[in-house]
Amino acid sequence: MDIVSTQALGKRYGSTTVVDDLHLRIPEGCVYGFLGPNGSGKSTTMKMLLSLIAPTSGRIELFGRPMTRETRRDLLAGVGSLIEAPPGYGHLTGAENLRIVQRSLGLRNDQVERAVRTVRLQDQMDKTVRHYSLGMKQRLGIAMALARDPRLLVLDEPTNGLDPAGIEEIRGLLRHLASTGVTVMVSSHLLGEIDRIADVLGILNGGRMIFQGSRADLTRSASPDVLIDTLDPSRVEPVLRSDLSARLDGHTVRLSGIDDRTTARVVEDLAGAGAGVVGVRRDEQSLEDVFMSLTSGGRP
Ligand SMILES: Nc1ncnc2c1ncn2[C@@H]1O[C@H](COP(=O)(O)OP(=O)(O)OP(=O)(O)O)[C@@H](O)[C@H]1O
Repeated sequence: MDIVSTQALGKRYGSTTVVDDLHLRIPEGCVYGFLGPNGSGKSTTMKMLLSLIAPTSGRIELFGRPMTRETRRDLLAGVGSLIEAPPGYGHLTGAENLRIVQRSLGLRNDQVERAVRTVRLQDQMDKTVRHYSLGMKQRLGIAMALARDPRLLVLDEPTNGLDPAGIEEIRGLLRHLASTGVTVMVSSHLLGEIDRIADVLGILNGGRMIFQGSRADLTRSASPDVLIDTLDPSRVEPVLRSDLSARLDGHTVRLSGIDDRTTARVVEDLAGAGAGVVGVRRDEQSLEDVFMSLTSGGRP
């Protein structure tokens, strides 16, 4: 079952569309990595899922039930979130902050204690939050979101501003939560921060979903450059047609965005012109390259 699904979800501010025709699918029990550059609409989408702002169009289902004015309260009781990071009053201790959350949600002591242990803050509870490191503040925020034992956790950029050790700690925590059956939706503008822990990736650009699927699907969806190695580059120039995106780099011709059939034709033309084709290959592309090319306007 999908824990979250949206149909044609959209948000406009005046004449500006910031989220457009979004069909989000988050399967139960997965870590869903919600990616996109700054300003692509990730926070706006998450706030709509949490009913913090109203969609302009479209529908949202949580836990297989439509979100309406009547069902909203009930559905959101199953969701923990960390949106405006990091939360908490600086002049209070961690324990005092959690007590406020506990009282407002009517939680039991054991629920709060378990959340604190999960984020490994049990030894920092008497410290004033002002004196927490950023990573500790983020973990306190996650503990606040976890204390209600949510089925779904929505975290907006929880690794923002953390050092590599802090990022790794949050990653480990999210992996652990997923292994206990919590579905986690986590946003980031950096693919490298979450791609290895995410089972499903959703990539937003300019308010539109430009990719949704597994990491392997993402690699497959890219069409890397074709590289053709030649013996005689002086014979290459006359053969390359202007409608091809081609560049000569030493003895190697680099062609972007071409399919196998066109590759075969270019190789034949080069061979016919006496360029001495000695190698044809697709360039190795890292997932980061794919993400960058998808989100920098160079949609394949
Ligand atoms: N209340 C608002 N009124 C007008 N425009 C808004 C409002 N809130 C957000 N926007 C615009 O909507 C776009 C998407 O913003 P959003 O915060 O959802 O992006 P994001 O992907 O979460 O980026 P970031 O990582 O920088 O938070 C931005 O261009 C932003 O300026």
